[in-house]
Amino acid sequence: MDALALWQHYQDWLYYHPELEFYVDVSRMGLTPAVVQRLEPAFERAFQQMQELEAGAIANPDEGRMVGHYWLRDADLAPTPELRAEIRDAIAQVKQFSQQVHRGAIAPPQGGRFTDILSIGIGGSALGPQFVAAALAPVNPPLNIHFLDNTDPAGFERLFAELGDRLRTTLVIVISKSGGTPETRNGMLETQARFQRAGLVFADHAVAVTMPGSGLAQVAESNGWLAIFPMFDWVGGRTSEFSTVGLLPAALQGIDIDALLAGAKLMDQATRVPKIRQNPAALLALAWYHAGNGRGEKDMVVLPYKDSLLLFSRYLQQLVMESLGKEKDLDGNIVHQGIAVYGNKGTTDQHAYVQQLRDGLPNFFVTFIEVLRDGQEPGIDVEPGITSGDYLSGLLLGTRQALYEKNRPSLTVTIPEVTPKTVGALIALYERAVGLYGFLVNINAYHQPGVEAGKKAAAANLALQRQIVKVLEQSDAPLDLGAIAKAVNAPDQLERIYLILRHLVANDRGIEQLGDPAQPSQLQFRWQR
Ligand SMILES: O=P(O)(O)OC[C@H]1O[C@](O)(CO)[C@@H](O)[C@@H]1O
Repeated sequence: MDALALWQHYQDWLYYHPELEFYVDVSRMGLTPAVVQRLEPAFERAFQQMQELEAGAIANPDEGRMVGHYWLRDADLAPTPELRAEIRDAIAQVKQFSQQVHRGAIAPPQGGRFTDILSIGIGGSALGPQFVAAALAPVNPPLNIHFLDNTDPAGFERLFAELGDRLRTTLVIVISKSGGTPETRNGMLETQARFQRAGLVFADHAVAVTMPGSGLAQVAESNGWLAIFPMFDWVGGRTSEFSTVGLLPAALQGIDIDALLAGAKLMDQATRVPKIRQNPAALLALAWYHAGNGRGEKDMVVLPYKDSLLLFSRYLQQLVMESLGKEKDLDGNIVHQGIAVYGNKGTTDQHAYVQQLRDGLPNFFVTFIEVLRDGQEPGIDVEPGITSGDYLSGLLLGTRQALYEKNRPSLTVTIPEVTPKTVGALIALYERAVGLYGFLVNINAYHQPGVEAGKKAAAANLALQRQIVKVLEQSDAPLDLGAIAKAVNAPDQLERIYLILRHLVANDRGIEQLGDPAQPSQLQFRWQR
């Protein structure tokens, strides 16, 4: 296409939302009216299914659950008066609690005000709050947020060293929908232990965000924590940013949660329009489908050209991959669906892997996230008539063009500024696009059966570890791997046993290793008495 034809094509495909000043440009995705026509029946079904989902259908059949994240930003849409009240009450509780913390009415028992938040959670109970904090927290927030989203002892040590004395004025939010995620439980126990060591009462600093009745809710209740915020059965972890999971940390940091919700609500209205070319989420789903032949054959590389949006790609990784990465479709056929997502930020990534994007494997499409407003201050000229912001914009346009010249598809989402409203809209846009795509390829986008396999295997390894330690404790002589394997009734599990032992040895857990580490099968292990 020559430049003028391309300009016309750009305008033909451009989506613009006037109130949000939000653009979606899919003109570089190789779409044609014929593609739209071919997929129209599938989209009609998807729009219908989405309508049913929003009306309260059991859209997550395996788990027998409704999928209600759209109600969180427009409670009027929830199917029953009880649900509507629950949503409004939860938002009111978040606001009231945050205001009390800001005023000092809820304060650390030793005096002063809470200065820091320690948010403990993983996956959907961390990624949204992390993204929103990085994107929107003011430079001097009323409370500084920190995250524990792993069970890594070195990570715990580092964070508590950073907090130092401020542990006294730290408010701990333990976030877990299920209330039973081991990594989060570990983070909570490690934190509790640090409080104890510092002579502080953990319960006076702790709040829980979880489903009523969960294990975490019981711990919080029985120990008299400061507060418990409800998480709902009908909100999935990866779509929980607008529930108490995301709203509580945001409100505590002074982020305008009403604006966040309003942006999402406006985007929801726009993405309910049952016409592909007038619906920005449908346009995204269409572009993804077309790029990857409806089979995820192309990866989604997400490049926000704005430092504060760095975590958007990580946030989308869970939203897209946990939702769409499925072995079976809704009819039980093996389909191995999914779209791989990665990316950090532009222009930085241009000095890292964009080389491969332009010249290497053509197995991706790029999503540029463009922010029109450069910053709050007028920029200086870094060259005559050119600011740093002009560079950022120029590099985005240049990369888009360079990719197009090499037949590498890209789409561009443009927002005017990074504000609570536009971030709310961005999240809502992708939630809907993922939902529509899920319907297009006929999968359940709201469960995550694959995650369970790793969890089960981990639990089995920990049980095996206990057995290994017992065997060594009871043996006077050093044992080789074969003898240990026999004693724990796992004669063929030599590799697993070896790997478990290697970790224990490295951590001074009372086990000594004898022999040459380069020859694992010759090693012997003994309990250090
Ligand atoms: O909020 P929870 O229940 O602790 O779950 C955390 C995360 O774990 C997962 O279930 C995956 O194991 C995610 O879907 C979820 O966001």
